[in-house]
Amino acid sequence: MSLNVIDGRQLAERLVEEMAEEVKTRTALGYQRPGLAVVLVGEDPASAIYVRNKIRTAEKAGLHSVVTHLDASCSQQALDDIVTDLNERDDIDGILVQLPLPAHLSEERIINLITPEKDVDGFHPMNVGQLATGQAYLVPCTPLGCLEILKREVGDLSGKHAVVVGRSNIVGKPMASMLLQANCTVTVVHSKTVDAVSLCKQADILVAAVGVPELLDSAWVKPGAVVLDVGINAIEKDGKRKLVGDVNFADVADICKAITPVPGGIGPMTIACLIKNTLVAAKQRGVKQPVVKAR
Ligand SMILES: NC(=O)C1=CN([C@@H]2O[C@H](COP(=O)(O)OP(=O)(O)OC[C@H]3O[C@@H](n4cnc5c(N)ncnc54)[C@H](OP(=O)(O)O)[C@@H]3O)[C@@H](O)[C@H]2O)C=CC1
Ligand SMILES: Nc1nc(=O)c2c([nH]1)NC[C@@H]1CN(c3ccc(C(=O)N[C@@H](CCC(=O)O)C(=O)O)cc3)C=[N+]21
Ligand SMILES: [Mg+2]
Repeated sequence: MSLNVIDGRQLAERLVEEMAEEVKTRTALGYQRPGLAVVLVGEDPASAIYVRNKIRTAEKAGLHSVVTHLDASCSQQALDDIVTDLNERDDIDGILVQLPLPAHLSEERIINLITPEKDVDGFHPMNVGQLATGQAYLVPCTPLGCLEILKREVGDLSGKHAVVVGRSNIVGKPMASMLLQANCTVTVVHSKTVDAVSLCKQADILVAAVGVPELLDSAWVKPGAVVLDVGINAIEKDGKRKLVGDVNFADVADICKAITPVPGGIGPMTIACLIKNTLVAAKQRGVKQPVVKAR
């Protein structure tokens, strides 16, 4: 079978270019430039890299961006105050608080505090509920990036058996919701699942979001399946730091129809979808507040 390695980096770049055009058109019409705020707490190096990538991509798309960097020891009140201020700011359409937060801060509290209108992560229970009931507004970026790839690789998803490995609130659960909405038959596999391998082996579409380096090998994959590898795991190999997914790429590549690599697969698509969500939020808010351009 001829292998199709899905180039998430290239696809993401194309999407960002398209969105940059859209931003240009909107600002020319006198709408405010879409604004994205990213809040980073602490010094986790991986988080710092992701935040830098997000801001760089936002700027490529012509967005206005604001980064707030708080000390790892900051109080819940200080973080709450930042989010409350961003909720109220007219120039900000999207708010993302980088997770995980230091242990003394409540993620749940912050997720609930971000106004659902500006919740570009799609983590607020209001947006989760809207996705679950088929009224999606802002949905989580990683599964949205996966769906974008599937639309291109598979086309009509109706009747396909999709197996999602992982049930986190940020990837697995919303992914299952979106696939169900797209008329897939969905199986969700997690750490308590009995015989995960044989369930995965039945998948036409297999999404791995586990956080275990190279857990899924060829025994887990049906010949001809489309495999999306969400995992981002830093490992040591031959004394060097290396990123690998949740799928053993070399082993699975021979039998699947298409696969996303790590890096260069779902990661860049996640960031492109963050920009997309910021545009969705800006349009929703912009209806109410177009800025009249001075002549
Ligand atoms: N590319 C991107 O943009 C993003 C990548 N990621 C990456 O994706 C991966 C998953 O992230 P996230 O969802 O946050 O992870 P979590 O740790 O929150 O969730 C992992 C899930 O996998 C399940 N699981 C763990 N071990 C097994 C196993 N052996 N067999 C079956 N299921 C198992 C867990 O089950 P249980 O619920 O029973 O504990 C849980 O539901 C990570 O590598 C992360 O770095 C995450 C977000 C974005
Ligand atoms: N509020 C919040 N929203 C998130 O969406 C969120 C988060 N917190 N916390 C962490 C996870 C992880 N995540 C990634 C995004 C892009 C890449 C990415 O671009 N990866 C590159 C490689 C980057 C590298 O070299 O390290 C790639 O796969 O090609 C990875 C991971 C978003 N997350
Ligand atoms: Mg998690």
